[in-house]
Amino acid sequence: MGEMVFRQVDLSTEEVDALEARYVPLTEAVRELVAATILSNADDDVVAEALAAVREVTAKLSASVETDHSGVNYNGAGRSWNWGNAGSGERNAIAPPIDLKTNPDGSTYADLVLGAAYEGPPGHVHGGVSALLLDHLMGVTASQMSRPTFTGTLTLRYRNPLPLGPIRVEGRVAREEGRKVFVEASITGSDGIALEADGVFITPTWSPSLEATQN
Ligand SMILES: CCCCCCCCCCCC(=O)SCCNC(=O)CCNC(=O)[C@H](O)C(C)(C)COP(=O)(O)OP(=O)(O)OC[C@H]1O[C@@H](n2cnc3c(N)ncnc32)[C@H](O)[C@@H]1OP(=O)(O)O
Repeated sequence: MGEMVFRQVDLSTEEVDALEARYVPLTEAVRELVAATILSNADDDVVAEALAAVREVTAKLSASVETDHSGVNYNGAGRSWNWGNAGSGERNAIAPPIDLKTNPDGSTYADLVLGAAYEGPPGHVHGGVSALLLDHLMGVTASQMSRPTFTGTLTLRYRNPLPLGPIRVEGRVAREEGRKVFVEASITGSDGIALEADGVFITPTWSPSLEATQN
């Protein structure tokens, strides 16, 4: 198996929150840039100007890049952050803008709006994006944020097309058997229920390796 390291980083929760606050507005602006890139009808000169400006700002940001992935990090207070996560990374403009909430009974939900960057069928959400959202929300639901759970099997039923726009994703643990956690979930859009899913999430026998770093 490839190396899988959860990294303990020597940053206070306040420092982590401050870093997040610094980059989240940038992430949101990049999401708007992605949508504008898809939808723009600008002239050649405007597009050329945008290309030069984006390249310039990317070079400035890249000057301080030290690794090729952000990883899963945590601090001594148990605050964890996974800024590059493809399903939810706070600093990942490609990730859907999901803000997952947990109910007192452990069930979860997220309300979000999917725009032009998530299109598959005309005006509707790409099936792989729905699968990404469900995999992520169901994985977090299984883990209860207290144990690692990996997707073993994910079964999706695409019952109706899901229009772009506001959607709700919901999940709950149906039952557990040993290391297996069975999760059920759904996605509802403006036309009603679009997807139903069930999945088996498994706590591995090995513990993720925890690595302490100076930072
Ligand atoms: C801390 C903060 C956290 C924070 C956590 C945040 C969570 C975010 C989650 C994101 C979700 C992801 O994308 S995770 C990434 C995508 N998934 C992966 O990469 C997983 C790759 N697969 C694996 O690593 C492995 O196959 C595992 C861990 C899934 C299973 O391996 P294993 O543990 O060796 O399994 P094994 O002993 O053979 O079987 C144990 C039991 O599970 C069953 N089983 C085994 N594999 C499967 C399977 N694929 N689907 C169904 N059932 C299975 C067996 O029949 C058996 O049942 P019985 O005989 O006992 O009845």
